[in-house]
Order: sequence, then C-alpha cells, then structure tokens
Amino acid sequence: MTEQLAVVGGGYMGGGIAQTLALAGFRVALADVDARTTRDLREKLIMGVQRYAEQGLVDRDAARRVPELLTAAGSVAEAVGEAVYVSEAVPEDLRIKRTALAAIATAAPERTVIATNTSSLPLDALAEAVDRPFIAAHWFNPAPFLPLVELAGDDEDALALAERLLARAGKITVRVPAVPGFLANRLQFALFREAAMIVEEGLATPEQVDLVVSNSFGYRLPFFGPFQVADIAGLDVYAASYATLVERYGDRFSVPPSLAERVAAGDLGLKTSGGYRQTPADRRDALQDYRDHAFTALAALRAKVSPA
Ligand SMILES: NC(=O)c1ccc[n+]([C@@H]2O[C@H](COP(=O)([O-])OP(=O)(O)OC[C@H]3O[C@@H](n4cnc5c(N)ncnc54)[C@H](O)[C@@H]3O)[C@@H](O)[C@H]2O)c1
Repeated sequence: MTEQLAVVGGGYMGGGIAQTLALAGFRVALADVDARTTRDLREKLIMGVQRYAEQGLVDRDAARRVPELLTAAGSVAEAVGEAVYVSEAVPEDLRIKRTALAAIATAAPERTVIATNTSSLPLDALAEAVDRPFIAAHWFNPAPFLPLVELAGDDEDALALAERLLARAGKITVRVPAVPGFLANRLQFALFREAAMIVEEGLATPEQVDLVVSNSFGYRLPFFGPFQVADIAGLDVYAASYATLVERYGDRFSVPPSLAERVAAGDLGLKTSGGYRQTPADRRDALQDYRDHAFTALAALRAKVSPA
C-alpha cells in the first residue's frame, strides 16, 4: 500500500502539490478551510490533471489513478490523521500559518513530518506552533512542472523522508539554509529589483528587459548556474566588468571578494582550469560541446513551443 500523505491548503500551490503527489502514486488527503471548499477544490484539481493528460503533459495512466488517490478530507484533523508527511500550503500570513500548523500538529501522529511551503516567513517563528519534526519544503509554481523543491531545517530524519518522497515524485531537492527567501528567491528578487530599477529610470520598457534576459544570459540558465557561467566567461572578465560597473552603480556592484581572490591567484575559470566549480582541464572541451548542443536543442524547442 502506498504511503498516505496530506496537503493542508489547496489553493494555487497546495493544489499543484496535491496533484503532483497523487500523480506520483501517493495517497493524498486534501484539507482546505471547510469540507465543501475542499470537495470543490478536489474536483477542480482532478479536472486539471485530466487536462494535463489530454495535452500529453503527464502520464495518462498516472492521471487515471488520481481520482482514487486524491481525497477530500472533512477537516484538517481528518486529513492528517494517518499521514506520514504533511505539506502545509495555507496563505503566507504568520497568524494563519501558526493556527493551521498547530491544528496539524495536534491531530497528526507523533512521527508525522510537517513541511511548510512558506516563501519567506522565518522557520523559527513557525516551528513554535509545532511539537515535532518540522521542515520547510518550498515548491515552485507551477508545482507539477517545476523541478526544484528547496528543503530547510535541521531534523535529519525529516529531511531524509522528504527527499525520498519528493524524489519519487520526480523532484530535485536541494538542502538550503533557513534564511529569508532561501536561495532561489534571494537570487530571483535581486534580479527583479535591478530590472525594475532599469524601467523606473526610464532606460528600457519591461518588454525590452524581458527580451534581453531571455535571449542572453537567461538562455543559459536551463543548463548552467551563475558560477558555471562565470567560469566559462572568464573570472578576469567578470572582475574587470565589476570594476567598471561599481563606478556607475555603487557598492552593490563591487567586485565580490571571492572573485577578486581567485583572479589575484591566477584562477581565471575554465581557461586556466578550476574556477568556482573546479572544472578539470580535461573536461573543458566536453563542457563546451555540451553547452553548444544544449543551446542548439533549446533553439529547436523554442521554435516548437511558441509563446502564448
Ligand atoms: N503562489 C506562489 O507562486 C508560491 C510559490 C511558492 C510558495 N508559495 C507559498 O505557498 C503558500 C500558499 O500560497 P498560495 O499562493 O497557494 O496561496 P492561495 O491563497 O492560493 O492558497 C491558500 C489556500 O489555503 C486555504 N486556507 C486558508 N486558511 C486555511 C486553514 N486554516 N486550513 C486549511 N486551508 C486554509 C485557502 O482557502 C486557500 O485555498 C504560501 O505560504 C506561499 O508563500 C507560493
């Protein structure tokens, strides 16, 4: 018998989380504010999964099993009563979250792992409402289609359970520190702030910024993170660019100390081997081949999937 999970809060994120877990073959009990709301949400989620299956976005057999696996609970207590893992996805409000977490903790078995999907609330402040293994498992929207779930917390068993369950649901988990924004939102919001400033300064329209990003460095991001990109570009090139940018934009563009140290030591990234990712010299050609193949395949994909 497959494991019993629960999702509390069946809105935008909780709904997608429930769909994903049921598509992975888990039994999922959903609870929202009351039984009727939960029943309506369940119906919508099942119809959503059917639409995904019709469009070939998810496995048809997995989708067919969702109505049996995804159930609407009459209450939070009923949803979590037999769950080994509960995903909490109620609104991003400390008071609402603490109330919901306390209700979950009161009704769930002692060893049940409770995972909050909070985007930004401090984990410590939420943990006060919970008397058991508690972690953050931060999904990305749309939950069925974005691979990453950030995991934070310090309960090793709870993290390991989440890793096992989420791997079965096809997710990539990364353990991250329990800091505001975790890793992804700190990076994403830093970029958005700069983008908004460009528009606010009247330098470009939102359309121009979006075009520039998705056709330049954004084009690399499905395959490489910022450190690999910097290693490939050349750390000396990055350091020289910061030296120019800091003159115009101030301290937020000062050369990062780790970059300055590497350049001073002659570690210029891929061209001298090493760099942040310590790519060995004999892997350089393979990495560049991978990059060129990846970008060519991405061009073909973009031609096939035309924008909405
Ligand atoms: N929207 C995103 O893109 C996104 C991405 C990552 C994380 N998150 C986080 O996920 C969480 C949920 O966000 P959302 O966008 O899905 O919100 P949402 O408003 O779409 O959904 C919240 C759901 O919780 C229900 N709810 C409220 N109080 C409840 C209670 N006491 N018990 C049970 N259900 C209750 C609401 O009726 C609603 O259906 C938030 O913590 C948010 O920060 C959101």
